[in-house]
Amino acid sequence: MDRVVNVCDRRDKSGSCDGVNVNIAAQSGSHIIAPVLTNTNITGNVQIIHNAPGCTGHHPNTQNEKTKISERRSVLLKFKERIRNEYQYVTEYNSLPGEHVLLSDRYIQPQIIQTHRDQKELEKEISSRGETFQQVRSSRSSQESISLDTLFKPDSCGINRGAVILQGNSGNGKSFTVQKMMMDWACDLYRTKFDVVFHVKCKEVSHISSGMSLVELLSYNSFLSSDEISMMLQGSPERVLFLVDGFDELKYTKDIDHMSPPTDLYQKAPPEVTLCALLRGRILRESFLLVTTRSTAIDILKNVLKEPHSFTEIIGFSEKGVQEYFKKFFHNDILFRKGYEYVRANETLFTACSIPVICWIICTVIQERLNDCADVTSGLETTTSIYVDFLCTLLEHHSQGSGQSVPTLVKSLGRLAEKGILAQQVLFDEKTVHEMVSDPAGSPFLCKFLFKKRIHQETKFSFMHLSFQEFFTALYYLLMDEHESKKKVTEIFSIYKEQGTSWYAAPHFAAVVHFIFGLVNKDIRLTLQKRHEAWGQVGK
Ligand SMILES: Nc1ncnc2c1ncn2[C@@H]1O[C@H](COP(=O)(O)OP(=O)(O)OP(=O)(O)O)[C@@H](O)[C@H]1O
Repeated sequence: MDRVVNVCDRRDKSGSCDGVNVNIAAQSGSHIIAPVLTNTNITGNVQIIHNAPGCTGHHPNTQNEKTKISERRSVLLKFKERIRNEYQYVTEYNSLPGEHVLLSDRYIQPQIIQTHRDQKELEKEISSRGETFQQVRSSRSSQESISLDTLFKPDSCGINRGAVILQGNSGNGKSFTVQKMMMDWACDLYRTKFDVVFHVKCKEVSHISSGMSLVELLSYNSFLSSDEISMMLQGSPERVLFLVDGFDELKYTKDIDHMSPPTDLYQKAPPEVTLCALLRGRILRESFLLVTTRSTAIDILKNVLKEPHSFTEIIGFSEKGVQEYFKKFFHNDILFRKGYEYVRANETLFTACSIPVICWIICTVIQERLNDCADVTSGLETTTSIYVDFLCTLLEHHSQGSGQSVPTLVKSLGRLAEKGILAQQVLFDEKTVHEMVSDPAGSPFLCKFLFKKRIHQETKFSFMHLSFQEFFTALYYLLMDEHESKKKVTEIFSIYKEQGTSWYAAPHFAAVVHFIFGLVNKDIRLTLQKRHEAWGQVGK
């Protein structure tokens, strides 16, 4: 309830007021301190309204207001400085304790597009390599690729979208993009649009077990107290941006829809419910949201996120982006040329380089080899070893642990991959995928697509690229016992013989055979065995 205090300057004997009569009103939860009025010439009724949010009669020049503004400003400055200190560095997967790299020494602008692909376009992109792949990519992104500072510009109809989805496959750079945006804001790059930007990691939210208000959630693992967060949110909500990273990692269940959501900044609820209240616009409706997700959670997110929202997709690096990445990474023109030319000449690796995490793996491996004065170009085995490194990196750093063992997961993905190779198919229907893979949404290797089919939507899955489908098929054969494995490979040779083609004339199968040869390499087998004890059986 609001409180009103009457301050009378002069009272008559009966105790009633005449002369100056001051009303001070404050909203519930705030304090009223009566001002000392001395030597005033005020006549009639003077009403002083406490400057609480939502109150009318707001007078920006009161001392109280000025103090608040300056407190808020200093909290903001402190926050920005802390963000700059922390976000300027990246810890890499192989960083030793205390080792960091500057974000500016790694970050390359990825391609971000605003349209959904149709089925034909997608099939073409997934199955092409080398020059053809680059052509397909550049024809898509040339007119559309957008930069980070334009994500919230009004669309062509002038509609301001309060929320933006940033979809992307695992390792394509969603978290990196969020880190860059936080850093840009802390360096005052979004000054004209946003006063405050908050970073919410869904993975962290999923690990909180107690109920939390939005203010508490934002202060969790940040450098600010709930009071400081609250102070920053007292300004204009339309100048606040939330970067919500990894929606796919949020423990979202249907029950959340049936729980009553918090309606203000301070009401506690299970953390997922509080976050969804923000996403749905139940709290701070006017604020802006950027939500990143893998494609596997897109159908849930589109129903949770407030409208109107827009869709964008991060599709990794362009050809030029890959080149820039190599240049930045090596810092040395000779090393850059050696590394880049090697990758450029390998169609499979060059195609895979559009995935930023693959660029990092390749450059790290090449640098190690160059440092050891080893041959960078030991062909086949290097291509397979990069794919093995990619597999291990995603399993170790980008996997939510769906509860199944690594061999079980790899086998199920391998069976699916093989089915597609035999049928020359890169898109899989939902039913097949659910029959073969126990938790497709939890696997970082699968992508999900929604297509319009007449009056319905159709869901399909794929591997990130055909080359990963081929790689998983090869792994599948090597995970079988020797007898089974030989039988499988002989069967496939005979299928191709029946069709009057030799295996090397069938490109999908040829790539599978290349990966098999690569995987039986002793060093690669040892790598797999070392990194995952459970993988001891690979390539026996
Ligand atoms: N824009 C970029 N510039 C340079 N390197 C990048 C960029 N984006 C990603 N990377 C590299 O790829 C790695 C993986 O990126 P990131 O963690 O952002 O992927 P993600 O899309 O968030 O994956 P996931 O969905 O599995 O969480 C980074 O650690 C970094 O090495």
